[in-house]
Amino acid sequence: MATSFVPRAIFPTLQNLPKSYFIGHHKTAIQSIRKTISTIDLVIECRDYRVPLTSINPLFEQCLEGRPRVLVYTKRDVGNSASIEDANREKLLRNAYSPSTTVFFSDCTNKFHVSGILKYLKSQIPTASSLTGLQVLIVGMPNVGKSTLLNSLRHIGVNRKKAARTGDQPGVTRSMPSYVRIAQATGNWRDPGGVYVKDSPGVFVPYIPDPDAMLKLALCGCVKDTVIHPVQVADYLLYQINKHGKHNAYKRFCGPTNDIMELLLGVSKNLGMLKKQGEPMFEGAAVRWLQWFRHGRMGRFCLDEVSEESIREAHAAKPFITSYSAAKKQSKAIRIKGQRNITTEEQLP
Ligand SMILES: Nc1nc2c(ncn2[C@@H]2O[C@H](COP(=O)(O)OP(=O)(O)OP(=O)(O)O)[C@@H](O)[C@H]2O)c(=O)[nH]1
Repeated sequence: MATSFVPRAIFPTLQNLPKSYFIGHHKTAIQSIRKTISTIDLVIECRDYRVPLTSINPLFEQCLEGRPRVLVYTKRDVGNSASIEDANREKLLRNAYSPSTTVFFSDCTNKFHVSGILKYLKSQIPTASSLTGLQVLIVGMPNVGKSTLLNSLRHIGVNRKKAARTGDQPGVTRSMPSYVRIAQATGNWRDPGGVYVKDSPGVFVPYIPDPDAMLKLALCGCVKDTVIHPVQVADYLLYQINKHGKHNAYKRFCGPTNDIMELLLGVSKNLGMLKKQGEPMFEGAAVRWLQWFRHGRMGRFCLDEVSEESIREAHAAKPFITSYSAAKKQSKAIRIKGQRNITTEEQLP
């Protein structure tokens, strides 16, 4: 008799997982953003649609404070399956910021979606602080689609080709380029200069103590594929797919399973990824399986659980940490303090 498949209820904690991907150019980028911010009229912050809460970077919360902001949840096309759940989640996220922040859920390669953002930017021209036009800065975590958005805005706004390099791995933009015009001035006295946008390198969170959050970001491509072993990330993807009941997405490789090796064996056989001795190439198969997910071919779903409570928690003031070493020092201090408290309690009569 066939038994029904039971997905894993929890994902095992991986002890060897890195707790950061905050590298040199991220630190330089945040310093440059801090220097530039006083000249900026509006900030576009990009977050990945599939991790709307995990891709919040407290560094931006701190250094953009008070600036008018547009939030763009990118890659909607690979995270939204047009379900009621999706609509409710978008409503919750929109309400969490409105009316002070304008929120868009976009596919940055879609003309219709990007036109809406462009229209909004043009409507903000009268708020520009200089006669040269509205100056906009795009920020966000690595690989969320900042440069893609800039190119699309430019293409639709002034019909010019790509101004920024894009790629499917994080870290393609390494320095702050100059402004790019995305809308011409109309000549109206209220609009003497048009709209200019500046891209910025993606900046990672300095310290992520939660392994689940690190895996989610790796899965969405915010972390370079060489930082965490692809089989570990692939296993996390399998856990998420099963959790969302989307195991039909991999039915051509194997039946419903919680065993990543069984799945990767199916993928490598299907693609003919075999070594000379006929051994499967597990690592290569894992990379391909991750790429399919990132292109929306392994089910479209959101990895974060979004509720009023989780939104509140994600925005709760956390200790501000600017570097990985500072984070390590702080967690050590908390650990020692905790141990002292236990000892004191034990000494009580
Ligand atoms: N499906 C889909 N793919 C997107 C979207 N936006 C960007 N991409 C893809 O995501 C990848 C990363 O895009 P980039 O624009 O290079 O990302 P970035 O944020 O500038 O990356 P960094 O250089 O790390 O700062 C590219 O392969 C894009 O084609 C989107 O809305 N939908």
